Amino acid sequence: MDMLNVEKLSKVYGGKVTYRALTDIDLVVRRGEFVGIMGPSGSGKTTLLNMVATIDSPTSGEVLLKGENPHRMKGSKLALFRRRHLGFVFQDFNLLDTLTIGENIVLPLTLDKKSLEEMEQKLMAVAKKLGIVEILDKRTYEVSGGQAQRAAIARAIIHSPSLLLADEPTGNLDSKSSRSVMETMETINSEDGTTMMMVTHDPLAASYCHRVVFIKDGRLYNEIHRGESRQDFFQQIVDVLSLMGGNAHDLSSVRV
Ligand SMILES: Nc1ncnc2c1ncn2[C@@H]1O[C@H](COP(=O)(O)OP(=O)(O)OP(=O)(O)O)[C@@H](O)[C@H]1O
Repeated sequence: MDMLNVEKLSKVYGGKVTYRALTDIDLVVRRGEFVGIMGPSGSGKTTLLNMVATIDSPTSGEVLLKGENPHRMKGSKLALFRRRHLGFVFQDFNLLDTLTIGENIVLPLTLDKKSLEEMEQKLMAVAKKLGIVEILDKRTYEVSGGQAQRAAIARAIIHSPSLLLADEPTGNLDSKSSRSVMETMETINSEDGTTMMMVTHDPLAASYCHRVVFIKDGRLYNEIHRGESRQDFFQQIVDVLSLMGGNAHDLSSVRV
C-alpha cells in the first residue's frame, strides 16, 4: 500500500528572478519503504523534501500522504496532521540547548498534552531502542554528535509518525557515528515498519536505503534498488553519482 504519492510536483521560486527548482516529479513511497534522495548540489532534493514535509508549498502538482493532501489543510488541522503523521531529522540535530536530552525527546508529546506517565514510558522505550538511556539528563553540549543525532531521531519517532523525513542526517557526523546512526535508522525501519525518506549526499548513508532516487536539474534522473548486498548497492550508488556529474563535493565524502 502507498504511504506517499507525489504527483507531477513542480516548484518555481518567485522573487525578482524566478527559478524552476522542480519539474513534474512523480514518486510513490510504499508503506515501510526506506527511500533515499540523491543528486548534485542544487538539484532540488531539499525542495522536494520540504514540500513533502509541508514546510514549503508546491507551485503545481500534489503531495498525498495516506491519500490526504496536507497542502489543502490550514491552521490547526495542518499542525495536527504534521504532529500525527510526520517526524523530522535534520543535519544540525535541532535540539534545544536549554532542555535536557530527555526533555527534547518528549517535546512532541508535551505539545500533544500526553500524561506524564505516558511520556515517561514512551521516553524510556525509545531511549532504550536508540541506546541513549544514560544521556537523558545531559544537556545537548555534553553529548557527542552521534548521540545528539540519536536523540533527534528519538524525538522524531516518539509519536510513531507515519513518515520519517531526514535531511542529511549524517552530514555533521564522522564516519563511525554515521554508520551507527544509519544502522539505527535501518533497525527502526525494519522493526517498527516506519516509512522513511532521506536526502543525502553520502553514498554510505544511502546504501542503507531500499531504493535510491536520483534527481538532476529538478527532474527525476534514475532510481536503483538494493539487492542482498549493501556493499554492491554502495558501489552502484557511486557509479550513478559519477555518471550524473555534479560537483566534486558529492563524492568527497565517499567511504566504504
Ligand atoms: N527560497 C528559495 N528561493 C529561490 N531559489 C531557491 C530557494 N530555495 C532553493 N532555491 C534554489 O532551488 C534550487 C534547488 O535547491 P535545493 O536546496 O532544493 O537543492 P538541493 O539539491 O537540496 O541542494 P544541496 O544538495 O546543495 O542542499 C537551487 O538552485 C537553489 O538555489
